[in-house]
Amino acid sequence: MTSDSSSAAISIQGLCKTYQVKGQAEDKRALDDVSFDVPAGSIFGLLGPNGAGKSTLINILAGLVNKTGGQASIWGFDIDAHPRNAKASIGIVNQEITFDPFFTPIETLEIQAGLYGVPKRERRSMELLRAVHLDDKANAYARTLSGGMKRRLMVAKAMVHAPPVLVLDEPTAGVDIELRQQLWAYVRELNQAGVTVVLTTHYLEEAEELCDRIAIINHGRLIANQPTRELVGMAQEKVVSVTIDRDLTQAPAAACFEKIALKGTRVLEITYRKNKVNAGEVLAAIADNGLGIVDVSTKEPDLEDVFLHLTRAG
Ligand SMILES: Nc1ncnc2c1ncn2[C@@H]1O[C@H](COP(=O)(O)OP(=O)(O)OP(=O)(O)O)[C@@H](O)[C@H]1O
Repeated sequence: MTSDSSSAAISIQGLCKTYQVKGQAEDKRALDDVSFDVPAGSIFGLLGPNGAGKSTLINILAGLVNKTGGQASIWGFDIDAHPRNAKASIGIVNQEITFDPFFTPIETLEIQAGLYGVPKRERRSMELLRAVHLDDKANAYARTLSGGMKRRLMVAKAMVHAPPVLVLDEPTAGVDIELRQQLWAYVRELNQAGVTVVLTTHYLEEAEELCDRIAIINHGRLIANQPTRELVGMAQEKVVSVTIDRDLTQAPAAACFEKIALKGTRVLEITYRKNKVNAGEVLAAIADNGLGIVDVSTKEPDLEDVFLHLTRAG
């Protein structure tokens, strides 16, 4: 890392991207003033629904898409001022599988290392193939590899220049569970060896299990950026729906409610933290307001609910 940089492996400030769409009067705003840092040494999750702007962000870092505003630096190198150093500091595994099917895995890695100017004596092609359990396929045509093997080869390909930062864009989409576990074990190994990992995934349990920190993007805007345990902590929030015996125009208040909303005139939707109060105390607080309880239903959220809640609100 350069001496003037902080401990951020990636630093993004006010990043914007608008695409001009042919035949449409309005530009498409894919990223809208996005700022966050990826701490060096972390496994960082970038989540968001389809079309949220994740690929756009990653493609800007990769130098494949030009941003329309803001700044980004990788390992302390500004992508505009030091594009070559920035590029050398990052390895990216894209969603699409991209390599020549007529080359063997070992040739694929050697060619990639050549493209990055890695001297022959510093190349680690066989070591990389061993790491992704493809050493026995070193000399097979890439087209004969299974889908999972191709993905693993993509990871090895992204690592040929030993970048300090590795970005995995939906690497396990369509990959079976066993293989996913293998891939994650390798990601953990790389991380333990000091590589900062950024991954986008639709599998929330996966993000929860692997990532130290999670950022959520929705409609091009950053709507969460927290340590994973804090985000999961939000799932400590439980929601209870209480139907009461009379019409209200305003929801009552009580200290034990995190949030309360009046749905229609007779249903109160109360959010409370299950580590602070229990449902009995919540119901007692309603009764204390002089209200009779007709019906009660509860719902236990998980990270998926937190995600849906945040992305729907956005
Ligand atoms: N080249 C382009 N021209 C016009 N609009 C684009 C272009 N690329 C992406 N977009 C739009 O920008 C928005 C963000 O797209 P992006 O691919 O970054 O989302 P994403 O979060 O990566 O989604 P996914 O998970 O489906 O890959 C979408 O509305 C998309 O339609």
